[in-house]
Amino acid sequence: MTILKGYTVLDCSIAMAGPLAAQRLGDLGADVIKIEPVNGEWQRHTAAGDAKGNEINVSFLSLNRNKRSLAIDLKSDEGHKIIRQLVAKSDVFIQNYRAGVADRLGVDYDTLAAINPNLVYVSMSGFGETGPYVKRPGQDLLLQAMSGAMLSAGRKGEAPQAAGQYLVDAVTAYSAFEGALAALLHRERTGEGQKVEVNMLDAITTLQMQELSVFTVGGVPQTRSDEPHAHSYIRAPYGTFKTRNGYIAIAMPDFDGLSRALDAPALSGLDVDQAGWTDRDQTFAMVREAVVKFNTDDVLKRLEAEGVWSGPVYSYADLVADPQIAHNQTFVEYDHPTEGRVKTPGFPIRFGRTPSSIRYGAPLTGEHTDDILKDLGVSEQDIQSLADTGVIGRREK
Ligand SMILES: CC(C)(COP(=O)(O)OP(=O)(O)OC[C@H]1O[C@@H](n2cnc3c(N)ncnc32)[C@H](O)[C@@H]1OP(=O)(O)O)[C@@H](O)C(=O)NCCC(=O)NCCSC(=O)C(=O)O
Repeated sequence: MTILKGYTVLDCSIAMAGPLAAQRLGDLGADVIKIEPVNGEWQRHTAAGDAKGNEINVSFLSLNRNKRSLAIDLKSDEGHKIIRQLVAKSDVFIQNYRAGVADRLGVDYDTLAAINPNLVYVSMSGFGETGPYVKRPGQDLLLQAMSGAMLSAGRKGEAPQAAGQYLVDAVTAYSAFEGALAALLHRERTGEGQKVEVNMLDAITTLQMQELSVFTVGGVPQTRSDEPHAHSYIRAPYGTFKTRNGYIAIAMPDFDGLSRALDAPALSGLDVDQAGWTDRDQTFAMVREAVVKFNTDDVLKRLEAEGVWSGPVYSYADLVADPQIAHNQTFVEYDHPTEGRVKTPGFPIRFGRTPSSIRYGAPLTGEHTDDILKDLGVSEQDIQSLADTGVIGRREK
């Protein structure tokens, strides 16, 4: 038994933030119906890293498992009628359209709540549904840049750089997932549905809870150092260091442990505040000079033996091969009808009684249009005529 078995989610979202939130609900067992334009959702046509699959690109594949696809033109009257029927029997609706689009398509909260007042309606935007930036596109890189996150990493004098992941999309997805679940819990208790709003700017801002509070409470501005990832609010030598054959990460300023592990007497007895804050660039230089004399494996063993918080800097290949990842079963593998054997990151929460499940992989455009319409009582003949007039897309059998 999965937690959300029996719940229906209508996922009208595009790209990453919305689809990932809906996928999480699907992983918990909900029947997620992906409502996409007749020619397929945006992400089907644009893939991270140009990662092409056979019929489904890897980006789409990784964000849309456990969903059924209904390809439908929401701008048509017939299409809209079908959506209204689906809304009447659904629990959650998710959209992350650009401002104004939900109104244009007639799937705004007021319209859908009039059909189903118990609906949990999750609306995701870039900056908020109102306010000065309402018309701007909500895009990960732009939000990483604007949120101050970029200036918390990298060296003084270097151009700001984004994280190597769609961090803002991901944290916005998790906020939407949390919001949907909390609203469902409220609905279980009271019977009330409601609108749940999430935006990318607030999601990435609140992700930086500690870092921003250093500024807003402590009054300490962001200051970049000569070392990468040397946040002004974390004591040296928190960062990455070159070894003879690679890189390692060191987290805490345990100078006696570092001194013993690195055969570096100069580090012994240093004051954590003086060396960690005041003399931070000098401290980094000392640790850098010491670490580079060792091979990665050797220095990590030495640091571990001294209890210094340290670890390897992995590539994705290293990560995927890691024994703890294998032990945790972090990735899921399954056979996909068109893509073959698929391995992607799974669902990260383990429930003692109600495990998540991967029931099927990402659908082809319109793969389940017929099934979903038949469930609504639409006849074969009407389905054919909707297809002939371009209102729906179906998978060619
Ligand atoms: C990502 C966006 C910038 C993309 O903007 P757009 O290209 O304008 O896409 P939109 O989805 O908003 O809408 C495009 C048009 O498709 C139409 N549309 C959409 N679905 C349908 C269906 N089923 N039928 C008919 N028409 C449809 C819709 O009415 C719009 O047309 P018209 O009515 O004629 O206008 C924006 O959606 C956005 O800011 N979203 C909120 C923030 C967010 O979640 N961003 C995702 C980040 S992920 C990411 O990719 C990243 O960060 O990188």
